[in-house]
Amino acid sequence: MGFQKQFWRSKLLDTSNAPQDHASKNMAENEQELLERLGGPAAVADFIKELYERVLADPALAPFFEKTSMDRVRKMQYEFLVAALDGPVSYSGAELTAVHRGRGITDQHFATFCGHFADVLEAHGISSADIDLVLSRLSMAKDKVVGTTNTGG
Ligand code: HEM
Repeated sequence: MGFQKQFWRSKLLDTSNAPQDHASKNMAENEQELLERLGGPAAVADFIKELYERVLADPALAPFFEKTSMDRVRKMQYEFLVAALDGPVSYSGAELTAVHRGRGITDQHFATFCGHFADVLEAHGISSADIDLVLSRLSMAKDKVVGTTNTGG
C-alpha cells in the first residue's frame, strides 16, 4: 500500500503526466469495462461516501470543506466520476474551475485527495491496474481543481 500511495503522489505531482492516453478507442472501451469491474454506479456511490469520510478525517483536507454541504458534494462527485468513466449519468454540477478557484488547493492537496481515493479502492479489492485507470481519469480534472490564482483571493 505504501508503495502505491507514493507512486500516485509522485505521478500526480508530475504535470508531464498528460492525459494523452485517453484519445484512443481502446482506452474508452477499457474504461467502459472498468466501471463494470468497479461494481457499477452503485459501487462508485459507496466509494465516494468512503472517500469523503477519509477526507473529513484528514486534518490537511477537512478545513476546505468546513462550510460545504457534503450531501451535495457527494452527489456531484458521484455524477462527475460516473460520467468520467463513461457511465450512464450526466454531470449536473457547477463548472469545476469556478468551484475550486481561490480556495488555495495545491498539487499536494490534490495528490493527498487522490491518495485517499486510491486507498478506498484498494480496501475494496480493486486491482492496482484499475486503480491506476480510475486515477488517470481523475487526474484529467487536476488543472481545474488546482488553481494558478490561489493567492488572488
Ligand atoms: C479530481 C479531483 C476532484 C474532483 C473531480 C472534484 C469535483 C468536485 C465537484 C463535482 C464538486 C461539486 C460541485 C458543485 O457543487 O456543483 C466539488 C466541490 C468541492 N471541492 Fe472538489 N473535486 C476534486 C478535488 C478537490 C480537492 C483536492 C479539494 C480540496 C482539497 C476540493 C475541494 C472542494 C470543495 C471545498 C468543494 C465544495 C465547494 C462548496 O462548498 O460549494 N476538491 N468538487
